[in-house]
Amino acid sequence: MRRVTLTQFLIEQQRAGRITADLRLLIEVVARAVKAISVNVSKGALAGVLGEAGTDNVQGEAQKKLDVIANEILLQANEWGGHLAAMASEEVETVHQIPFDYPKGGFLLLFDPLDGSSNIDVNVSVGTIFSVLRMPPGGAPATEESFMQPGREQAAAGYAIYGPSTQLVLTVGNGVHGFTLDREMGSFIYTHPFMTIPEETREYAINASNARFWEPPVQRYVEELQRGADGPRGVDFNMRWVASMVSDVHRVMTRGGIFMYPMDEKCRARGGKLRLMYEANPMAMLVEQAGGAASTGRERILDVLPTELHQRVPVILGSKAEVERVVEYHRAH
Ligand SMILES: O=P(O)(O)OC[C@H]1O[C@](O)(COP(=O)(O)O)[C@@H](O)[C@@H]1O
Ligand SMILES: [Mg+2]
Ligand SMILES: [Mg+2]
Repeated sequence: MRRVTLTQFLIEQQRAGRITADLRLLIEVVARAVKAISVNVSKGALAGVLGEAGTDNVQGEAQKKLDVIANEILLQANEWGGHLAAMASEEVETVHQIPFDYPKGGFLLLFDPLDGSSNIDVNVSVGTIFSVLRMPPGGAPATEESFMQPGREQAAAGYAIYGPSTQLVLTVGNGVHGFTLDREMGSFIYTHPFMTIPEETREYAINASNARFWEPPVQRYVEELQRGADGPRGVDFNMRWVASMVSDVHRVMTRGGIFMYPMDEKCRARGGKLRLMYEANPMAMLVEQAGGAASTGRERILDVLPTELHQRVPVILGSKAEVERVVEYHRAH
């Protein structure tokens, strides 16, 4: 069987006119950084990378050593490529400028370097999420304002999952494509063409310990799922919660389901739990490209106009019919 590498896949996308050479190189560099993060994650305690870094990030969250390592790998890998105007990261307070002596380019890269940090020390899958925007013309040098674009403007989005195998899942606006890292060869191999989210699902993912803080539409929806065959849905549902967004979304991407981190009384003051620009937006683009839907409960995630880099939003995404039902419950409330 002919093995197609990520490089070949991207060259074909470029030939088909879907991406520019610059965007191809940008994605290649992100993929190279992901390989380096994968090596660090997989060494675990052998490399002394587990545990706390002893610092807090801009959002007041304790940083794990791997949060810091993954962030450094992504920043350093992408600084010198010449395709970026600036970067933004969960772990960096403001815009990360490209050093003055490096060439600049027309894209903005945003990332959650290590998603699901609470799972690192217990050896459960974590991931990296990234989003690519275009630098507004004439706006150089990049400021926070340059990043304030709705998610529908993303040129590309993807995530890497560091699980039993490392996978890269990518969209450039022409479906969702998955690649598996061949560790011996050091290449990503095209293993999952045109990933699609099944419309029907019997699986949901939500942190149920927040149930008493949820808004009534979410309480209603989850209660109906829990009543299963005896309730209005007439079928039993199953629940899964890894607590790594990447892993939970990857499951939805692979076999369907609905993932929710909705608005609740605990996170209301912050606007939600998950970050719009480097968690919700890239995942929403991927989910829509895979035939699913992604909403805050009140509006399409990709239409939210950001006002700050580390803005948070409620997230409800996955199988279309289920997301539409939750949105309908919000509307009806
Ligand atoms: O601890 P909780 O409430 O279950 O939250 C889990 C959620 O928080 C996150 O871990 C936040 O991401 P980070 O680890 O990048 O901060 C998501 O991946 C996950 O869906
Ligand atoms: Mg995260
Ligand atoms: Mg993170």
